[in-house]
Amino acid sequence: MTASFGTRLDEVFVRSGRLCVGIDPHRFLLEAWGLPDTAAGAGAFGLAVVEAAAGRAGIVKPQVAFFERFGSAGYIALEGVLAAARDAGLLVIGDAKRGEIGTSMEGYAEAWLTPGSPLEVDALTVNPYLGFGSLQPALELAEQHGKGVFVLTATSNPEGRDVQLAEDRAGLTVAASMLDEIDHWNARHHPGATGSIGAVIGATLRLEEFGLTEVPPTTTLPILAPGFGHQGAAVADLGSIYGDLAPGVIVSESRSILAAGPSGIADAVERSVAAVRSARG
Ligand SMILES: O=c1ccn([C@@H]2O[C@H](COP(=O)(O)O)[C@@H](O)[C@H]2O)c(=O)[nH]1
Repeated sequence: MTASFGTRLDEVFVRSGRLCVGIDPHRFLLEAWGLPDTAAGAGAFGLAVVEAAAGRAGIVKPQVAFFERFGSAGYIALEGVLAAARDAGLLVIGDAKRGEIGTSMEGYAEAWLTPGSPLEVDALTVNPYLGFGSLQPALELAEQHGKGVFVLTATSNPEGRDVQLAEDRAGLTVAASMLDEIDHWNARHHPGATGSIGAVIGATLRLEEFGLTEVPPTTTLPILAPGFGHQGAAVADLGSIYGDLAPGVIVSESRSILAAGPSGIADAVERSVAAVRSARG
């Protein structure tokens, strides 16, 4: 039987820690790394990050946007990076933020969450703002194949507040209602265990403001936490930022690690892994 994503995540946490190294081939980083701003450059960058992360960290998160800008050649480069990461035993979170309806959502889910697909990842970020129910095909396929899904809940960008802080008649914020939906799904599918569906909650936010501290999860909920490092949140504050949600937090860092360049990235990954470990005590 296939192990669930939650079980696989628990194992990664124990074996390799909670750091997730972002693979974000920004134009300025490619230049700083001495690589061309092309699909081949993005691919070489991604493979070098995978090599640095392998055996040091447990999780990587390629940002699909930085590959997609090169069209089909960028996707070929991305496929190579995904395959290398999975071969290296890293857990791969595809940051594609997909959101659609009905059979179109099914198409995205098949592309990213089907074993053997060229774009296969271990977990995918998805956008629930077409309604949480629109995610059903992705959630079901993920459960079927031991994959994970991270639902944008409260994002680290300031513009997200307009939507995510809106309240329903009962005074629950949109963000809190997403967290509630995720927790219900996990409680139904993985009672008492780490869920396979997680939330994206930015480390730059005050969770109380979004009402996220008022919905204590009934299972350990995976939290993909961007906003550390370059965006300003400090790993040492992980416990105070996330409170009850801290046990499920995956610390995502991209530019703060990638800025170390090709010769410094392995050390930068090691330093970040150690910082995350000591933040957890
Ligand atoms: O709320 C969100 C959701 C996703 N992201 C993504 O995470 C990385 C962050 O990069 P840094 O260089 O560590 O700031 C990037 O790929 C974002 O698209 C996010 O920042 N916030």
